[in-house]
Amino acid sequence: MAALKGSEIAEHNDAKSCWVIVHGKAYDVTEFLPEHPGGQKIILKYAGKDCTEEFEPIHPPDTLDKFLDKSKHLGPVDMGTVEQEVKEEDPEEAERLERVAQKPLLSQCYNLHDFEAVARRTMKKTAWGYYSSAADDEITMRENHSAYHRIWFRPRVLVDVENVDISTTMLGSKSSVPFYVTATALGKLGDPEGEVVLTRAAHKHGVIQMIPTLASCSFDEICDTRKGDQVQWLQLYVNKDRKITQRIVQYAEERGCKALFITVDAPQLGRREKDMRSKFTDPGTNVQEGQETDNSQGAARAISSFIDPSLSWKDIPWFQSITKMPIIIKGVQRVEDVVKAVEAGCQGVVLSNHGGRQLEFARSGIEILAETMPVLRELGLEDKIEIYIDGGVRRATDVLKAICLGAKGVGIGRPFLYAMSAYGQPGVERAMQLLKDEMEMNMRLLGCNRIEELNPSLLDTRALFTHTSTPPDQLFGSVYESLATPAQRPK
Ligand SMILES: Cc1cc2c(cc1C)[n+](S(=O)(=O)[O-])c1c(=O)[nH]c(=O)nc-1n2C[C@H](O)[C@H](O)[C@H](O)COP(=O)(O)O
Repeated sequence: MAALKGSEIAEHNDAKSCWVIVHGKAYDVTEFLPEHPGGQKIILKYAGKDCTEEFEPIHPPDTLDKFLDKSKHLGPVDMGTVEQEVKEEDPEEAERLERVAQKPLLSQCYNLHDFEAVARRTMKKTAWGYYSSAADDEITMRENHSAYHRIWFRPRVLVDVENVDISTTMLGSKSSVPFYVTATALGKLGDPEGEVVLTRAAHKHGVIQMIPTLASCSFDEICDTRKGDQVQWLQLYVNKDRKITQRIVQYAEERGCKALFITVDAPQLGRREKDMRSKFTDPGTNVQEGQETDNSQGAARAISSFIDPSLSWKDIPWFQSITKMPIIIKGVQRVEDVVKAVEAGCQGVVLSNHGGRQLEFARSGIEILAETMPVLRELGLEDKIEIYIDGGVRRATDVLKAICLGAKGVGIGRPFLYAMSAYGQPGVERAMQLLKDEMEMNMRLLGCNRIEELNPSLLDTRALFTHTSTPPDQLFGSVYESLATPAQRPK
């Protein structure tokens, strides 16, 4: 088949006939337009053109093979005949590239916050917007971190701590550390290779990786990158079409995933305004003239319309009927639901508010953990289920506090994304090493040799439940002008 010319593609440039180019091949997406989860506008912006750059971070490479009928695959394009978009000089992008060139050496990053600082200055606006954003005023996202600062240690002394072992097991799998790489979508927004960067770093450090449903890489790419007995779990957003969900779950088990984490705190993805603000707004639209602007679709909203809001406890037996993998409910936020998970026969829960990206003013994972464990002990259920938490973990002391309170392990999201976005695989590896070094030192200073010794007596949690130090309401504070300020006083 002779390659198509750019001019032929360019003729199909509207909703009546819409062809696009992805990775040097042409596709007729006319009939697909109304089904696109991200809306029609974003595709029509590239009608008749090459959309690879926009397509790449949001869609796994096998998306078109999987979801676009073969009859719409038009074949190769002679890219020499495709008129390249003349990119006007984008001063913002030029400045960003300047900051990338001047970023600190990786060896100058001493903690996870350092990676965030570099990522914030060097990432593309849309990528930073998507990774860093959280719901509404982002109070819960900040509470996730500040809640740890309401817990103090009660270390033991005169304990022989020459030998310290920070390894553990999670869901029956060995792990070199009691933390794991949690599921975070769209890895290629941060690094052109995407989630496989996390896979390789996780292998190097013996850290378990949770593979996100909404990965930029295909599921097979991530599994194929796994080495030796490296452990991977699957994070699942349940599709309204249960046949698709069944296929995903059973294939994941076939590919060697060791556990299924069903995400339940996102029946609808939260309102993440940084993500929405940084998204594509079609320059041609003008809200003033009443034209609707399509930036209601942050990346999150655009990729999540398939998620089934009707999911409920009554679906758990069905999952148990289609897989042998342990089932963990991710996004549990009250002890009553932990007890329900035990009664439903689940092997674990993740106490999580999705990194503050969902319900604003949901409590932090660590506070829910402190509420949960005493109740499980009272009911004699503490050995019936493994408890994980995530959100706001930025230091090994956060991990140790969670383990002392009874968590089996701790999920870490943004820090590894920022390390990857700023420095690629070496960045993620350094982030993991820094955490390991902090873990070992703090275990020694706590007077403990092994993870199993960590227990609630090593903590003072009296302040944990008192929210006197709610994170500052920065947005409100930055715009609110009280009547006390002269400008506001009635004349
Ligand atoms: C930062 C981040 C988190 C996401 C995430 C994407 C990003 C960029 N995405 S999201 O697009 O739908 O929101 C997922 C996801 O795919 N599935 C999921 O279960 N949790 C998702 N989470 C939540 C994540 O699994 C952890 O709960 C959260 O990241 C923990 O907080 P920290 O980032 O502070 O570690």
